[in-house]
Amino acid sequence: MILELDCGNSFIKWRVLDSGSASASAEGVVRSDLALIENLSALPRLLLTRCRLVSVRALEETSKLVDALHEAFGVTVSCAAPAREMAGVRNGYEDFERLGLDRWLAMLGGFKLARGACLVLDFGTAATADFVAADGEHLGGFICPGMPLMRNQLRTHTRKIRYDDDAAERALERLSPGRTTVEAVERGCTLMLRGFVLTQLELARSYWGDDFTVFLTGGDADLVVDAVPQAELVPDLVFVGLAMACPLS
Ligand SMILES: Nc1ncnc2c1ncn2[C@@H]1O[C@H](COP(=O)(O)OP(=O)(O)OP(=O)(O)O)[C@@H](O)[C@H]1O
Ligand SMILES: CC(C)(CO)[C@@H](O)C(=O)NCCC(=O)O
Ligand SMILES: [K+]
Repeated sequence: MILELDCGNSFIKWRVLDSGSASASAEGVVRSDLALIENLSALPRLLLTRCRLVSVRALEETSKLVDALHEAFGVTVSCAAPAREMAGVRNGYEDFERLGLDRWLAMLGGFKLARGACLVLDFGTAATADFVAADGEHLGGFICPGMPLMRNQLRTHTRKIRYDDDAAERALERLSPGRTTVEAVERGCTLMLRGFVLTQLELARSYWGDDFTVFLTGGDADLVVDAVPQAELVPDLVFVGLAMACPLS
């Protein structure tokens, strides 16, 4: 069994693949290393042979997790590393090592699935857009605050914006102008994300006409999916790229 991990800034997404199979036999989202080890330990008949991981966290933090996994399950962990070029995609950053590895892997996955130009949009702690041309050239991208950051900035920097998660979820059943604080904030931030998406689509069209594929991924992709009917929602896009960057021979 193979353990795959996507360590973002707020959450660790994990899944276990049976060796030789591409589908997950178990998966989850956790906030901490400890919760990850606990959730995995609770799985019946877990026999990990290998582990591959992508992290946008600090090196020391990632090493700690790698050590903890080795300690708990005796498993060797291979970590996705930056590259100038891979699977036909050329990293467009001036300093290729500075490009977030989650973005890089999502692009690798997107380019493979699209077999052509693609726009990759990821909605996590940050919202990101990346442009990959038909010849594999990464043109660069954009980074904005994602839903959790927008919402929390408002909560932190105002005195009268306070509400709980249940109210937030209910507020998003519609997107008409809010008549309560929670509706006004949740719908406003959702519209910011949608505006971001529409701007990226315009830019992609100016480069490639209609000849490109749009991918949506990340925990908050659901918030914008209605705004882009032509997009493909691929929640595991980073994992698609992870398998390409860390093949387990
Ligand atoms: N099961 C879940 N557990 C936690 N968050 C979830 C879940 N499903 C959707 N989400 C949403 O996903 C968002 C987090 O996105 P995601 O997990 O893609 O990225 P992240 O780890 O926070 O950040 P990064 O962009 O660094 O990867 C949260 O805003 C949350 O609303
Ligand atoms: C932008 C995030 C936070 C998105 O998860 C991540 O890809 C990251 O930390 N990137 C490093 C900075 C950059 O990509 O330019
Ligand atoms: K992410």
